[in-house]
Order: sequence, then C-alpha cells, then structure tokens
Amino acid sequence: MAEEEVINSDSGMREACGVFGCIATGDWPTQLDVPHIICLGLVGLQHRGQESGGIVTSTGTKSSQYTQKKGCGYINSIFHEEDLIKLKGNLGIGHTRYSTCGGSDVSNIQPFVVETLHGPISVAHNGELVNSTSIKQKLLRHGVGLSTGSDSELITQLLTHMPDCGEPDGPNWVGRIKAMMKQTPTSYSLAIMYSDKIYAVRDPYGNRPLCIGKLLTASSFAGGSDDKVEGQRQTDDSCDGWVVSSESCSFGAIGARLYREVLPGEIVELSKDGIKSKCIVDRPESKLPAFCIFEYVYFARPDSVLEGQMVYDVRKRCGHQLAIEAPADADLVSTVPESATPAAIAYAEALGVPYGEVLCKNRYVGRTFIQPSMRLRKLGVAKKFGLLTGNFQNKRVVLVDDSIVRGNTMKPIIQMLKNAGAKEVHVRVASPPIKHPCYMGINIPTTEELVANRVNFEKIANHFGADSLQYLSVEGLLKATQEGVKIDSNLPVGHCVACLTGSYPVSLDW
Ligand SMILES: O=P(O)(O)OC[C@H]1O[C@H](OP(=O)(O)OP(=O)(O)O)[C@H](O)[C@@H]1O
Ligand SMILES: NC(=O)CC[C@H](N)C(=O)O
Repeated sequence: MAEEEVINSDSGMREACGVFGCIATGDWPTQLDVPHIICLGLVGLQHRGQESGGIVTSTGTKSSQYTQKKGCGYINSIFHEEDLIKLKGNLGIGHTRYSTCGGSDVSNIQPFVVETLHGPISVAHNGELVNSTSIKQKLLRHGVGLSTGSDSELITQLLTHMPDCGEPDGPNWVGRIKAMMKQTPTSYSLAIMYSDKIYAVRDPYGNRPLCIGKLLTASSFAGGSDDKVEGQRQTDDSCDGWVVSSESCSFGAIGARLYREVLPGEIVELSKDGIKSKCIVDRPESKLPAFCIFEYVYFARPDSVLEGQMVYDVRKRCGHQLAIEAPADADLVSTVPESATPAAIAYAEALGVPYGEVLCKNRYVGRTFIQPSMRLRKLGVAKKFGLLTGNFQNKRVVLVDDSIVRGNTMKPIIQMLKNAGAKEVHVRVASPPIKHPCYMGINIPTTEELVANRVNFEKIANHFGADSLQYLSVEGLLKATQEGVKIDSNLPVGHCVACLTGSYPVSLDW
C-alpha cells in the first residue's frame, strides 16, 4: 500500500458506542435532574464514540410522547442548557456513537424511537449484529420498511413484533426482547425504554459491557452506607434512582455507585420501584461467554470495572506479563499515551528500569483523528503528540503501546524520537498482533489493511524503524485478564479473541 494511502486512512480502530439510561425512584414528577444525569453519563462514555449522540426522555406514562434531541459531534457540543431543560422527564436513555454498521448519517443517530402496538419504544445499542444481513432480509420480507442503514434499527424493529407466546395480558416486553435475542446471538448491549421502565439487556455471549449503578442521595454519597442488597425487586431510601451504562467510569460524575454488571444473556428491568432481573437467555450448550478482550486492551476507560476488576489493573498485569515474555535492555521505559500507560508503568517496574514520558499528547485531539488535507494528514502524529526531548536524548528507550492496528501511529513516532536524539527505540506491544477483522462492534478494518498481515513478521521492527519489536502472546493476554476476574464462581469465564486468532465465538454464516 502506498505511503499516502496508509496515512490517508483513518487510524484503524473505532471505539464501540456508549449507552446510558436513568430512571428516578420516589414520587413522579421527580425532582431528579434526569436529562443532566444522562448527559453527564454520556460525557463519561465519550471515549467510546465521538461521532454523534442523542437523548430521549419520557414522563413515563403510556400515552406520553418522548422528547428527544440528537446531533453530530461530542456530547458537550450537542447538548446545551436549554436542550436539557426541554428534555425534562422521569426516565430516559442516551447514546454516543461510533458507526460500525450504517454510515455516519444523521438518520443513524441513536437512540431510535418507533411506535409499537403498545406505544413508543426507544432503543440505544452498543455492538454489531453478526447476522444483520439475514435479519434485514427477514424484516423486509415481512413488509417492514427500514429507514436507516443501521443494525440498531433492525433490533428496534424486531422488538415491535409480538412474541410467539402472544400477549393475552397486554404488552409482554420481556417476551419480545427474548424473541429478539433468539434471532440474533451477538453483539449487543442495550438500553430499551418503554412506558415507565428501562430494560438493560446484554447478549448471551456478553460481548459488550453493561452495568447498573445506583444514584445515591446527597446524604449517602457524602459518606453513607453502601447497602448492597441482591435479590428480586429492590427498593431503598438511600437511592434517588437507577442508571444503566456501558461502563462504570461514568458513575463518579453523577453521584452513582456501581451496583452490579448485567450478566451475559440477562434482561434487567429498571423501574421507579427498583431493579429486577427478569431472565437470562442461555447460549447454546458448551459455548463460553465471549467478552471482547479489546475492551481491556484499548476501548474501556482504565477506571471502569469489568468482570469485577479495574481495567487499569488488567493493563498493568499485561505490562508485567510483557516484561516476562519480552524484556529489553534499556535506559528508559515509556508509553504511547494514553491507553498504554498502565502497561508501560508495570513493564518498567517489572524490569527495574526507570519510567518516564517521552510524548506529550494534545488532549484536544480525539482518539482517532480526521485529517482534512494532505499536509495535515502527513502531520497526523505530530499534531497529536509533542516531544519531551530532554527526557530521552542519548537514551535507549522502550516504547510500550497497547496495540498496533494499521501501524499508522508507530512509524512516525519512532522517526520523531530518533530524529530528536533517542539512541535506540525498542517497541513492546501489550497485546498480540491484530490479524483478523472484528464483526462484533469494533471497526477493525479488513485483513489486508492490518499491518501484521501486510509486513513480513520477521521484518516488522524494520518496517517501523525500531531497533526491536515484540508483542504479548495470546496466552499471556488471557492470563493477565482472567486471573483478576471476580464474578460468581458458578459462572463460566470466556473472552472473544477473534481479532487475534480468527476463531469467532459464533459461526459467521453470511
Ligand atoms: O496502529 P494504528 O492503526 O495506528 O492504531 C493503534 C493506535 O491507536 C490507538 O491510539 P488512540 O490515539 O486511538 O487512543 P489512546 O489515546 O487511548 O491511546 C492505540 O492506543 C494505538 O496507539
Ligand atoms: N459501535 C457501536 O456499538 C455501534 C452500534 C451500531 N452498530 C451502529 O453502527 O450504530
């Protein structure tokens, strides 16, 4: 591939979307500022999607119209004070998007809202349906008209169908959600709003994260009790409401505490009276969960808790394991900020080599950046990183990155460091080579575009201009991830490593 084409392409991975929902407890109309909470929750999930966002709220009566606002860009640029005032409601859901299925059009912005036999529903989706083509055909054959290119619309439309068991006693939303889940195995974490309830749903493989938080009253988050009560419907006075979020990192800013993660296949109902686990849809026998390993490597924020463990801790263990598998003789260990930083710190600690920063990241450049002209495209990395030259001149540097996808980032960084006086640059990657596309919610490009497939493996260090380059093994990554998992010991543990091994959790039959 020509140099120009490589630099021109986008930076490889796109983040998964973020979904968020909030429902007030106590008397309605609530005093709780539901739209502000959702907005702040989405800002906390901004690292998962920087393309567009939306919020839909409701007063929670069957006949009530939903109020919504959607737009392109970052959450803070879409929602202003006057929008949030108009969004007043007792419950609502929100979304921040990075497209994986369907273009970056305004029509694909979530949450979706459709009218059903029982009134409007709204859906926010993180993930990507592995069988979206066949679901789309099925819906079209049934005469369902589609107005977007998004797989999230397919989920929304599937939910408008009455389940086979019928609805003799009125709307059967759990039946409808279960019927939808039977038709598509993965990948989805959803917030679904209907009437006075929100349903938090995770696909049976648990491919994308989803968790529930408890909104604490002002007196209890000022140091009150963390009265964790498991069980069926659950109410208590120390709680202003409930939230559902892709990641727990969004909870601190809204005075919420992580209550628990939604289990793979689980449907949890959030209402003004509390939360209730409605059912768990099983995977086919013998199949393990397939939680995306790249949530740990790159996507999730380090202060989020996934499978009972802090993402930061997993990244540190990856760095430690990397030091065991691929030590290097050097004067300084450093990071390609930001996702790689915990791994770099642990790598340095394990080898007893000083850790220091060599790159200063411009915090106003997003995780992926769009270059509007050839000149700026070529300056892509320079636009993102400044050099802390005094820290590395005449030194042998180990540069730790969390992942290499197309290799756009690494090559110019090494060049910059060497031009500025680094004696040697050794690259260590805290994940294995990415060799296979992802069809489950991460926009990892085609096989041919991945640098691990384009360049002869023996010569990859040379390709980047590095003095050496080594990756963490798949076994090492799984060990570092799984040894800290803290979930119910009766539940199986399993991670999707399809982008590393080509072994997908479900057969790809399209
Ligand atoms: O091989 P490539 O195709 O260049 O992609 C890999 C790079 O992209 C990511 O950084 P990003 O700036 O997106 O996020 P971060 O700030 O969280 O590290 C990742 O951490 C790697 O540095
Ligand atoms: N990254 C995501 O989770 C995107 C959700 C959905 N597939 C979309 O493209 O809108």
